[in-house]
Amino acid sequence: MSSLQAIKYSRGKLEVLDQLRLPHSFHYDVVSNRSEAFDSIASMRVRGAPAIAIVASLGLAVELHHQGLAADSSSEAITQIDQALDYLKGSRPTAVDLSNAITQLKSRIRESSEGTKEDIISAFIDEAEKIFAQDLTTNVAIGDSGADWLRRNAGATAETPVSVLTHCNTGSLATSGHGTALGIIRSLHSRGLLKHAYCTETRPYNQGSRLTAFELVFEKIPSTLITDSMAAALFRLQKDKANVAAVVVGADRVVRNGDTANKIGTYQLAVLAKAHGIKFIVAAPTTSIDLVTPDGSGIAIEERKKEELTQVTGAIVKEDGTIEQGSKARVATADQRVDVWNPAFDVTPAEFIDTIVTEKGAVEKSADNTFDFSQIMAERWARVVNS
Ligand SMILES: CSC[C@H]1O[C@H](OP(=O)(O)O)[C@H](O)[C@@H]1O
Repeated sequence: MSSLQAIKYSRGKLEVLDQLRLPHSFHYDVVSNRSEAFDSIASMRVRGAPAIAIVASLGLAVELHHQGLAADSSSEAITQIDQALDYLKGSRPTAVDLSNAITQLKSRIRESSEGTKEDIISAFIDEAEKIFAQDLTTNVAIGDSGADWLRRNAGATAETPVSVLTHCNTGSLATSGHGTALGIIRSLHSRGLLKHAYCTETRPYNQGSRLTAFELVFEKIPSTLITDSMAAALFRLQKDKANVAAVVVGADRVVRNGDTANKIGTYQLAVLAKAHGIKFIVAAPTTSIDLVTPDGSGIAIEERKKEELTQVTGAIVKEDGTIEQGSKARVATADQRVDVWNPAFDVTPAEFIDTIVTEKGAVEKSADNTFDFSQIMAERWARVVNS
């Protein structure tokens, strides 16, 4: 089953699919250095917590492959790479995969600190490529664990396939492939356990209508697009027809107690799911888990510019069927004086989450209604929490 590819990489060459043009046209940007990687991420031409970390890591790897470093010593080389990574960290603040990848890359190059400058560059490139390769394996494992959890806890069987709802885009366009929450939907579908997938349009960037719907249709997965405001009606008025068994979402940052930052609109879906007795599942690789931050109150929420809400970037489909890319339809007061609040994420408290599915399995809630990652992340837990 071929999924859409957000990222194409071979040593020395990185191409990143411009997701602002989807689903109307396919254009890959060539990303050759840290500033082009930063701009691709900050502009949201590439987005999705894992994809952000991968593009930042590989963008710097390509720069180092071609340009090397103007350092006169290994320690200076490490300092210059640290500075480049700290610059890339500022591209988007909420998703933790990027800072976890930066920690991993900084640690790896220090293992080569006794070597030459070239040894340090080679170690960096190898580690960046490992981050890219590992992500696909991780997502397939999340898909399998999530499908297993739904079989055990939501009655998903070949005879009684389940309907699920997902929010935003967590598929191949947010990762190196297969996806996280959408990876669970792919795994359900491939096992014959999926009746129907509902996806929300996910205003204001429309990751759902432009990206998730595109991935689902591309792979002929039975699906229906709804607006964000239709979720409650779907759960209540369509109970006999849709009978949604679970809401399955991704994560930008899961903190130590399980509180989860994800696309704006996720929290209200969690409240609605609870009110309707529907399971609420977070799909997140351990690279999206932040053990340093104790609970959701410590998560910085990115706020984006007002035009991303007052204007809709799309394409005009002409009478003859040709498409004119890049139109901006204004959907708010013409004079733009209206105040806009445009947080890109919100935080869902652990109490509203039934399970957090990682590549190491589905983590269940403790008696105190929080999550405990000390078993599946023992090494990092000891280093971060017990230090
Ligand atoms: C596996 S992607 C995780 C997460 O990232 C998305 O945010 P954005 O599109 O702004 O990068 C969304 O919150 C997904 O759930």
